Amino acid sequence: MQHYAVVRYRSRSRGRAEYPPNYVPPGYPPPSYPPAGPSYPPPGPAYPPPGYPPERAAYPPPQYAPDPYAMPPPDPYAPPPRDPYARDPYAPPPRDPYAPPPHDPYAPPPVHDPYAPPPHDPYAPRDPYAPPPRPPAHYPAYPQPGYPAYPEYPPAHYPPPGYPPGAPPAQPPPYYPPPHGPPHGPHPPPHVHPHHPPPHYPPPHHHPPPHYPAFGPPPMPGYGALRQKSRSPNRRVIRRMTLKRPDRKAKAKPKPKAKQEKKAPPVKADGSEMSPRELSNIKEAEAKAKREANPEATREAKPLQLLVDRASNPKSWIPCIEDVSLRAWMYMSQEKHVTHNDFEEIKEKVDWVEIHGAAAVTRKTMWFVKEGCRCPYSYGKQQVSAVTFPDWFLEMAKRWLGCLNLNDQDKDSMFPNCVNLNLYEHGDHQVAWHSDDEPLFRGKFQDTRIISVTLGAMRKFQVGLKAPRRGGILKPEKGSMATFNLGHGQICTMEGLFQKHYLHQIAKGTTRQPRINATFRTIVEHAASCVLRILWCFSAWAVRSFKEFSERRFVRELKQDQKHQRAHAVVELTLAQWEKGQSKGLMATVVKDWRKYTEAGTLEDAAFNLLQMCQREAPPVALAALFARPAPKIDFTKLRFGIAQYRMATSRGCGPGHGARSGVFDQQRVSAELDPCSWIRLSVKVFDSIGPDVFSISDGEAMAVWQLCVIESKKDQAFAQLTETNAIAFQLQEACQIYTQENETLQERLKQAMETLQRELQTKEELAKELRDAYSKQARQTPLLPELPLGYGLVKANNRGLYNAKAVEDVAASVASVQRSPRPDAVASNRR
Ligand SMILES: O=C(O)CCC(=O)C(=O)O
Ligand SMILES: [Fe+2]
Repeated sequence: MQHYAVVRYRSRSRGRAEYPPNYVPPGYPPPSYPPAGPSYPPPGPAYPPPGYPPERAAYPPPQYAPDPYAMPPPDPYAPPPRDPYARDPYAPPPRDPYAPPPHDPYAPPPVHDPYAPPPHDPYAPRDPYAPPPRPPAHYPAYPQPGYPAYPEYPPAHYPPPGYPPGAPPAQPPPYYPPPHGPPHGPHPPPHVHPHHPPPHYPPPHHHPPPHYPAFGPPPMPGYGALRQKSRSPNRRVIRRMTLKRPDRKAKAKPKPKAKQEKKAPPVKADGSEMSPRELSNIKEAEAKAKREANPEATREAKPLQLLVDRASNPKSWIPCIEDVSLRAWMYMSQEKHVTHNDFEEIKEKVDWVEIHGAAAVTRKTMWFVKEGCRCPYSYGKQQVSAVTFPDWFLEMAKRWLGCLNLNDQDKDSMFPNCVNLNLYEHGDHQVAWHSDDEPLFRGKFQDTRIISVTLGAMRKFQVGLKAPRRGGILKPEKGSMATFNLGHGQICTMEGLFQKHYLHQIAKGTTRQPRINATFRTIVEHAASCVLRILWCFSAWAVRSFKEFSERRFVRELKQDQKHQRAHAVVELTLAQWEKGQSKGLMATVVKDWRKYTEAGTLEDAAFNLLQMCQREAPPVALAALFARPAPKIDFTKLRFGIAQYRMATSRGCGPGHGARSGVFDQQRVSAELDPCSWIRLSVKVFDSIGPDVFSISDGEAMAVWQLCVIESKKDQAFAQLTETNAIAFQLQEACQIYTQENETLQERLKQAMETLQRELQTKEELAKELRDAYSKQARQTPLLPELPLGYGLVKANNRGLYNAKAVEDVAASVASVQRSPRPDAVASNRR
C-alpha cells in the first residue's frame, strides 16, 4: 500500500514539469483574479489613524507571530476598546463588498475541495490543546492592518514550493495553505511511514509548544495526545504505561547460534584413540596450566582481612593452606568454648532434615539464617527452607566465635548471617567432594569467609585443588589432596577464593560415633524468593543514584574535600526526608545506620556499609507483619508494575507522595489488586522516602532494576534446575560406577572359568590322543575298524578365540560310545 503511494507520487511529480506555462490547476482562480471592479484591496479608512504613534503604524510588525498560539503582547498603543455605541472607524464594514461572494464562481465545488482534510486522518488533531478557532466571519479574507493575526494568516510560503511554473494566482485561495499537505498530494507525504511520522510531522502547530500557556507542561511523554476518558485516575496512568511499552513483535528475533563444530578428540602419536582416562589427564593438565597462568590478585593489590588477623590469639591458629597465587587460605585452631553439652543440645533440639544420596541417607542437616532472610539452601536436588537462628543457637555461636571479634562494627567484622549444620551419625555418613560456591555467597567471584566448627567425633576433612570432572565426577587434582583431622572444638576457616579453587569433603570413616559440624557463611546475594532481596535492590539503587548524583553535581567543579562536604549535605537532606516520613521500624534502622556510616568514613564506605546493612539487618518491626504470612514468593512483574505506576504518579513534579495524596495514584486500590504480600506498600514507603527531589532516578532505571530482578529470579530457577539435573547425573554416575565394578568382577570370573576350561581341554586333548593311539593300535590288530574322521578328537577354536567346549564333549561322548558299544563285526567274530 505504502509502496503504491510512493510510486504514484513520483509519477505525479514527474508529470508536473510538463505543465504548460500558463497552467492553472483545477480549483484555482484564473490568472485574471481578482475580478475587475473596484480597486483591491478596497479603500478603507486611513491607516494609521490620525494621532496613532508612528512606531505602531506597521502593526502587526512583520516579524510578529512566529508562534501561532501566543497572544500578542498587550499593546499599550492599541486602539481603545470599541465603544458599542460609537461606530469604530477601523472596524471593517459590516458587509465587505470585496469579500469573495458566498457563491464564488472560482471556488472549487465543495465535493472536490482539494484542501479538505482526508475524512479519516490518523494525524488529525484530537488534541485538547488544539489551536484557537478560525477568525470570526467578519474578518477580511486576507491580513489587514488593525486585525490581529490569526494562525492561518498571512498565508505561509505562497505560492507553495513546487507550484507549477507560470504566474501563480495573485491571491491565494481562501484558507490557504491547506492544513494537510500540498494540493492533490497524498496524505501523509509518501516518504512518511504512516506508523512512524517524522518528528516534524504532523506540522508543529498540532502540538502545544513547550511554553503552552495556562496548562503547564504535563509530566509524561505523550501528554496532550491520546487523552481519553478513563474510569479512574489510575487507569490513565496504566494506559500511558501501555502506550510506552515497546512493540513486542518489533523485537528482533535472536539469531540462531551458528552450530559449533565438534572438536575432534585428540589422538595418540600412532593415530589411535585416547582412553577417557588419558583425555581427563589432558584436560586436567590444561586447567592447571590455565590456573597457573592467571594468578589471583594478592592481598596487597586487593586488601583482604583474614580471620586470623582479627583473632585474639593468632599464634594458636595453624596455617593449613596459604595459597597466595590462588588467594586461598585455610587455618585451624582449637576452641575451648565448644562444649560437649553444646553437642548434646544441638543434636536434641535441631529438627534434622535427612539428605538422601543415591542409595541411602548420607547425613542430616539444618539451615539457619538471620532473622528476616528467607533464602533456601540446596543440597543437590534437595532444597531446604530457611529457619531463623534460634536464640539458644545464636548465643552458642557467639560464644564459639568470640575469639574472632566479630562485632558487626564494619565490613570486616560482620558476623556470619547463615549456618549449615551437618550431623554425621556414624562413619558411613559423609559429604562428597564439593565447594561451597553457591550464588548466595558468590564464592566463584569474590572473597568469602567460611568458618567451620566441629563437635563430637573426629573425622577426616580432605581438601584438594579443583579439577575438571572425571567421568562426570568431581574430584581434586591428582597429587593435590591434603587430609586434616577435625576433632571436637576444632575451628577451621576457608577464606578468600578458597571455594573458587579448592574442593573439600568428609570421607567415609570407620567410627561409630556421631559428629556435628556447623559451617558459618555470609549470604551476600539473597535469593530471588527472599524478602531481603528487595531491600538489597532498593539500597543498591539508592546508593548508586546517590553516588551518581553527588558525582554529577559536584565532581567536575569542586575539589575532593568540598565534594565530600556537599555529598554529606545531600545525605543530611536525605536523612531529613526519611525522618520526616516513615521514621519507624526498618527505615529508622536504615537512617540510623546510614548516619553512623557516613559519619564514620568515606562515601564509598557509606555506600558499601549501607548495602551490607540492608543485607544483614533483621527488619524487626517494619517487616514483622510480612513474616506473619507464609514465605512470600515475590512476583517481580507485578511489583515492577506497581513501582512504575507509583513512579509515574509521583513524577508529576510535585514531590514525593504527591501522587498518592492527590488521588492520582490510588495506593489502597493498587495494594489490594497487585500486592498479595504487602510488598507494594513497603516499596512505596521506600520510594517515598528516597524522593525524586533528592535522587533523580529515571523510570528507565527503575525498570532496569526490576528487569534485572526478573532476570535474576529466572537465573535462580535455571540454577535450581541445573542443580537438580546435576544431582540426577551424579546418581547415574554412581550407578554407572557400581555397574562398572560388577562388570569387572564378572569379567574376572569369566577369565577364571576360561582358564579352568582350557586346562580341562588340555587334559581332554591328551586323553583323546591316548584314545586315538589306542584306537589305531586296535585298528592295526583289527583291520575292519573304520577310519577315524580327519582331526577327530582335536580341540578347535571358535571365531572369538574361545575353545569350543562342546566339540570336546562331542569327541569325548563319541569316544565313550565307541568304547561302550561293541562293533557289529566284533560281535559277529565273537559268535563265530
Ligand atoms: O562437616 C564438615 O566439616 C564439612 C561440611 C561441609 O563442607 C559443608 O557443609 O559444606
Ligand atoms: Fe562444604
